[in-house]
Amino acid sequence: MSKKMKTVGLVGWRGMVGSVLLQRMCEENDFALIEPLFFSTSSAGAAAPSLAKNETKLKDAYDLQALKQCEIILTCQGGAYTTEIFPKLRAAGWDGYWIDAASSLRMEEDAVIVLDPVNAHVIKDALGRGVKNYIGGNCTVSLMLMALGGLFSAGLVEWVSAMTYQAASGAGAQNMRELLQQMGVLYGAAKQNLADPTAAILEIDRGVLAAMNSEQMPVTQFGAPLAGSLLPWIDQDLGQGVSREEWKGAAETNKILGKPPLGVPGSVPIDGICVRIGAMRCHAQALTIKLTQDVPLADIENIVAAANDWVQVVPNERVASLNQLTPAAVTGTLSVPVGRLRKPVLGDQYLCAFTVGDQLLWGAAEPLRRMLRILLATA
Ligand SMILES: NC(=O)C1=CN([C@@H]2O[C@H](COP(=O)(O)OP(=O)(O)OC[C@H]3O[C@@H](n4cnc5c(N)ncnc54)[C@H](OP(=O)(O)O)[C@@H]3O)[C@@H](O)[C@H]2O)C=CC1
Ligand SMILES: N[C@@H](CC(=O)OP(=O)(O)O)C(=O)O
Repeated sequence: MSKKMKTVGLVGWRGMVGSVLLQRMCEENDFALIEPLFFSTSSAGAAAPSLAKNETKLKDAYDLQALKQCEIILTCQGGAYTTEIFPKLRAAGWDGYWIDAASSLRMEEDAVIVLDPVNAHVIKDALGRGVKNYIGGNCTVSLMLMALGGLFSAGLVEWVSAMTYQAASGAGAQNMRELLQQMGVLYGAAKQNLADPTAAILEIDRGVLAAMNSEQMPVTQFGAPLAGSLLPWIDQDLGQGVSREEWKGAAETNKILGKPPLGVPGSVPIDGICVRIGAMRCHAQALTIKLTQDVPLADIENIVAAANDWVQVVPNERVASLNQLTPAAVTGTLSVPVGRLRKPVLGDQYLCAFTVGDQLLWGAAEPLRRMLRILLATA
């Protein structure tokens, strides 16, 4: 007898992360395995997307009774929604599986941060213990672990310094639009002089800088110019000079790996400066790693490359780096290239690396989609 399909509530499917999720679910034929219920915070009663099966109208994402019909809820709606609805739903007796992109529940004791190519053992153990909350990790952390998971699982990482270059998409769809508008303003300021090959470059530069700092420059989303510049602070100020994005590095990495929290023996210290740059949707990071022992570079490359199906070691050469290790090359793909691998002058027990990844795929949607598949296969 065939198994009844699980009812899966999809919330936040219309947003940027949700759209990437739906695209991936279609590519992997996930809808053939579920009975989807589409929810909305704004348009309950309107037509659901064509992927809907029996229920073709959008359900109200604030309707606890409707949500309680789902055995699994997968939300990309954001932290405010999770904070409001999740406790009410649990208090109302809902016992289903909650899969979430937002950070709100990540550090809760009864929640697991999911990144199964790296922590399948942690997920399996949690399922065995009856854990019901499975939360996607921070994009930068997930991408770092997809890239260097091999070194962590081989016990080769003593500490990591992670200096990030984070794309506009991490701040949201409106921010991607604003970045492009800012680029347009800068181009507009230079356009006339650019058409004249004899125009003085410092004249062009003066015009661009004046536009960048003028009222013409749209900064509502970012609060400052990003195009032609960068923003060395991401997320809230936690005090003592640390941003929340930087705090997540050690907090989430250790939790994902099933290690104790920072400061407790057995944890791995990770820290760095998180910076927003003018890329659209690929995060990059420059890593300095203190190894637990001196391992030859060729062995390191093999360990890194063997960790999962998506990591790719890029030869530490100029042409390969420029062709394969950039947001332009990686955007829209699941591949996570790691390059610039070399031993720095600090000593042979240190390693430099540079990695790039699409922050909407492995950084957000893909770990959630795969967690859904794990639940469908096991729960
Ligand atoms: N952006 C990122 O890189 C990452 C985000 N996350 C998490 O995912 C959450 C969602 O992020 P993101 O997808 O960027 O958020 P979006 O702002 O793109 O979408 C969130 C919701 O806004 C509503 N919405 C209102 N107007 C529109 C519109 N014009 N187009 C589409 N949706 C609209 C939709 O809800 P409705 O259909 O109910 O109206 C949608 O589900 C974040 O809050 C964060 O917690 C996690 C990792 C990375
Ligand atoms: N904060 C990340 C994106 C994000 O949504 O992170 P988190 O899921 O940890 O809130 C960025 O700005 O690039």
